[in-house]
Amino acid sequence: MRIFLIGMMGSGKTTLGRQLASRLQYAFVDLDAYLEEREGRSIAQLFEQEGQERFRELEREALEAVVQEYGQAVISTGGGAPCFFDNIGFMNRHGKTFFLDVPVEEISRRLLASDLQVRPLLAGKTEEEVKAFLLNTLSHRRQYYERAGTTLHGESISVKLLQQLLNNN
Ligand SMILES: Nc1ncnc2c1ncn2[C@@H]1O[C@H](COP(=O)(O)OP(=O)(O)O)[C@@H](O)[C@H]1O
Ligand SMILES: O=C(O)C1=C[C@@H](OP(=O)(O)O)[C@@H](O)[C@H](O)C1
Ligand SMILES: [Mg+2]
Repeated sequence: MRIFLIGMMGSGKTTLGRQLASRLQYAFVDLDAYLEEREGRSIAQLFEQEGQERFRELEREALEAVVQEYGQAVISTGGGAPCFFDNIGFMNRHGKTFFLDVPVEEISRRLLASDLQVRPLLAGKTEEEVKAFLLNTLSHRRQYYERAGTTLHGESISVKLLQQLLNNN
């Protein structure tokens, strides 16, 4: 089985995905890390050198490659991945999807405490700009995220809850 975690930057996809994979003894794939390895460049470099439009094409290709390569895995996607090329439909067809719906206030706190440079969409923004960007982006992306098979709400989504929901679905 493939399990896809989707949601905004900072919702904890990478962190929770790694924990869930370890519990289930599944392979763990972080789509950003997979793409970086495939292209031999960082996410920041790909944005800078290729632009966002090309980045989204490379991201889609990486998603298809992951599905080809792994029949059983926890796959943490990048925040924008479900919102381009019907990637959410593709993920729903190839596995179970979970939307980590963490409030924007919590996501902002986490991201502002982290290195903004590794997330090119946030790089160089002030605190107020980061908050406004996240609110604005989520209002557009929610329609895609809500197509996930299961949505988890909360400030702190535990791996235990994720595992329980997985067993019930
Ligand atoms: N449950 C949590 N509680 C507090 N901080 C968290 C939690 N999950 C992740 N973080 C922190 O938030 C930031 C983003 O987490 P990450 O897993 O990279 O999210 P995503 O992959 O969704 O962007 C990291 O600095 C991480 O340490
Ligand atoms: O929301 C986005 O568009 C992005 C999210 C990032 O992944 P995380 O959600 O893991 O931070 C990464 O793919 C890139 O910086 C773009
Ligand atoms: Mg991530």
